[in-house]
Amino acid sequence: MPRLAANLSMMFNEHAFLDRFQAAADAGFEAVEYLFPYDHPAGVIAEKLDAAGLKQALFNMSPGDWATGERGLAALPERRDEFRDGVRKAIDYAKTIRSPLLHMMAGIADANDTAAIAAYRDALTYAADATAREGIGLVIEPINGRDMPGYFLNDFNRAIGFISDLDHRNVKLQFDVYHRQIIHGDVLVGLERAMPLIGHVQIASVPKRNEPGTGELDDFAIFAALDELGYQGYVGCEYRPAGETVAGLGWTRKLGSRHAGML
Ligand SMILES: O=C(O)[C@@H](O)C(=O)CO
Ligand SMILES: [Mg+2]
Repeated sequence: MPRLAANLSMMFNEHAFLDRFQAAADAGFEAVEYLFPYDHPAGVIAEKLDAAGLKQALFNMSPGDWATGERGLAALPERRDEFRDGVRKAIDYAKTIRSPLLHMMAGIADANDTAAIAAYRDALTYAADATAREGIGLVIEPINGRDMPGYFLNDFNRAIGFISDLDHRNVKLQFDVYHRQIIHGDVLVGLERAMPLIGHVQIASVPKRNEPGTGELDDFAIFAALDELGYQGYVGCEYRPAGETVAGLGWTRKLGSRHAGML
């Protein structure tokens, strides 16, 4: 059965960010992920994780100025120094909160622009080497252009191409089922083919990005496929609850005994 990580950027928004850790543990989660921890000292987050008995699954490197629409710096040649500062800061946080994975966001840039492609490759190499030195894995995630217009890494095949070309054992794919379905469909075949390269999985219903089991896909067939394919990592529950978070957790009971303790 899959190991679930609550995504605290989307779930448990009934609580202030630092209170979401205990809320997730109380609801039966063993791990958490979220977009960014940088509004809080790493030590404070580590205390929240420890107090709640939670593991950290993953978080993202700095995206630049999120409030003004920036979505990562890796493909922006003129932001190379800032990108590298962000890598070092993310690694410092990851060491303190014991995150095994970091997600490198690409940024808003023309996917066919040669300068953006060169910057992205350079950033990937830099981040792969820096994280590998610390024993932290690096993942990249294709994101659909409806939710994030203009995002550089908007195609799973391109992401796999970048990973294969780099041939660095520390770089893997973040396979978000929601984005996969919107960009390409063919989720089960996509999972099977990419499995050797997959470092992290996330799930939500399509198209509303709510609880699994409430959209156009058979999300439980996807969970079963992950088991059959031998996926060992966490599945990040990166969905916006349709109502109150805990009230919407009934879907976890369909995953079997491992989640029997969940509300
Ligand atoms: O799918 C997503 O949106 C996230 O996993 C992310 O990291 C960027 O928003
Ligand atoms: Mg995602």
